[in-house]
Amino acid sequence: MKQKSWISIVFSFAAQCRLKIILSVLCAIISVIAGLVPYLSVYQIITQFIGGAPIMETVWMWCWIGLGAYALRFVFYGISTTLSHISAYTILENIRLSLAQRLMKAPLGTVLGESVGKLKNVLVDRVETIELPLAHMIPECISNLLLPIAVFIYLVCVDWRMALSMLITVPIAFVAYAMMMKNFNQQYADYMESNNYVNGVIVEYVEGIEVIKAFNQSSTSYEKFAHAVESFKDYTLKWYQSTWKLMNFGSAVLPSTFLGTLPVGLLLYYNGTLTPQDLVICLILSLGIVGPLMNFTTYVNEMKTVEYAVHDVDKLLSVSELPDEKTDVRLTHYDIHLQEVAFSYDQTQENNVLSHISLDIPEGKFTALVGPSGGGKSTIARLIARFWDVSDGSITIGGTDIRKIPLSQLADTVSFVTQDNFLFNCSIKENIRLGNPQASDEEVFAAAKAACCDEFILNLEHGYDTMAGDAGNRLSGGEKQRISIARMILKNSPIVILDEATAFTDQENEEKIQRSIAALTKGKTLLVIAHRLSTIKNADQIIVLKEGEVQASGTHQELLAENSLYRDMWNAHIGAKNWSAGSKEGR
Ligand SMILES: Nc1ncnc2c1ncn2[C@@H]1O[C@H](COP(=O)(O)OP(=O)(O)OP(=O)(O)O)[C@@H](O)[C@H]1O
Repeated sequence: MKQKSWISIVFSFAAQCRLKIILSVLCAIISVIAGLVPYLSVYQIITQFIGGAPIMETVWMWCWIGLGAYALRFVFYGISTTLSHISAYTILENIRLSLAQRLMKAPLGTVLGESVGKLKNVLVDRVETIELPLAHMIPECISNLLLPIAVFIYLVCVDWRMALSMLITVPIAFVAYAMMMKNFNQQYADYMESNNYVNGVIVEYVEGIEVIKAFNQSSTSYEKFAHAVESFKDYTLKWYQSTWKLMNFGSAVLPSTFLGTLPVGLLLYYNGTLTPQDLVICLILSLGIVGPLMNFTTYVNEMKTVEYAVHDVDKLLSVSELPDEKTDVRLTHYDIHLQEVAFSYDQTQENNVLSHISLDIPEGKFTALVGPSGGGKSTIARLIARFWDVSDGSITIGGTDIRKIPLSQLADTVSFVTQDNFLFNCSIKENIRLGNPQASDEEVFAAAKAACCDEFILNLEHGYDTMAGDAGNRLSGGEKQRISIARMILKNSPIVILDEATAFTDQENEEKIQRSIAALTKGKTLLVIAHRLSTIKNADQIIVLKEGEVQASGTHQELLAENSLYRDMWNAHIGAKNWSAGSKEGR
């Protein structure tokens, strides 16, 4: 598929500010024209003096016209850049909103699969790099390009030979720049790759600092860090060294318009074919375009920065969406049924992590999923919550395929608590209230009590009003899990999935939470994934999963009698529990 041009991508976000962009460009053009008027004034004043009998009123008039136009140039330039900055920020806002919306509509698994560093890099840093060049490119690029063109046209009107002589340096500089830019695209791509690599290593170094210290890997990790930074420096220096001669040559030659206009002008003057005032104005104007020409060349690099950033944004915006339904369906039952479900994370059949899974999770009953690590338990839970769609087969809730249930309705229907418990940086009370934004304070406190977190929250400095960010570092994994369970209790949805939701909780609290959960989920469809088999032995149904296939199902007693895998897992669990109790007693 042909890649969209970055300009068309940027302008697709500029719908609301098209008028501002047009006005910004118009103001830039007026500013350029106003910028030429002082040259015209100088020309008229020189003409007056060279003529021998200057009329002072005319001289003053041109002085005022020149000054007025000079002031106008800055006023219109100011309006133009203000409008272009507003437009650039509007474009940035639209890009960020579209990215956030796309992330909400993309399969959750795909979003979670991206590294936080990469997402932050695109949403914050890459988008930010677009603003400054965009805000300046719209008016300045146009005026810096238009000014030399306007000067050229003006000079053609004054004397076409002088106009051509002004351009004498352009082909020489062009050849130098063309040689320098020969491999620019590839070199810029390599530069970005090298830049991304060094960013990745830095983020990894900072994020992994705990592990680095714990495993005494500081020197090895530091070496990797230092190597990445050094190789980035080497790469940029090498690139710079390969281009600086041509770049400096081009930058020295391009603005030297005098090289053409001075000898040609003097020659024409001595030949008597150029008046002295025309000579002066041609020399002044040819100097006047030096700055804009130089500015224009710097935009080539900035345009590349924007191009790369825009394509990074576009890549994230092209992540496929989960198909969503618009109208809520009427669900009268909440039993879950998996029919011949197959799933692969990379969409290839040979890497299926689940194959031919058919199982019933009855409404109002407690079902547990157990089995060796990597067997696919969490994958099943995530598929029921529709983090991804199944590769084959179907999942139904109350007889309705979950792909036919709008994602927001599914989110209301299913409470999913995992061991990764994210707390937002608001008060603990508000973190719990996320489960049900309409809940009263009393309901929040009751949910916290049921999840056994009331006691430790009250011990925090500001109790329920403690900011989770401040408390986050002081809360243990188990405490954070209990806050998530309080959220789930408050949400009160008909289907509850707990994926190792109490894994970090100590035994005493776990038993209390289990009792609460059992009481609060009475009549709900409850699916629990747990390694501590003692927590699920009272389940109405236990499903044993191994290597993506259902091995057996039944009650605890039935499985103990009939399934050797479950029996072995149970014996190992009891052994570990006794060992742990014994070692505690022995202390
Ligand atoms: N995001 C992912 N991308 C690719 N493969 C994955 C992903 N998540 C899990 N897997 C793979 O899918 C398989 C099943 O993983 P899953 O987490 O469902 O197992 P599990 O039974 O829940 O394991 P555990 O008890 O250790 O949590 C494993 O081989 C795992 O490596």
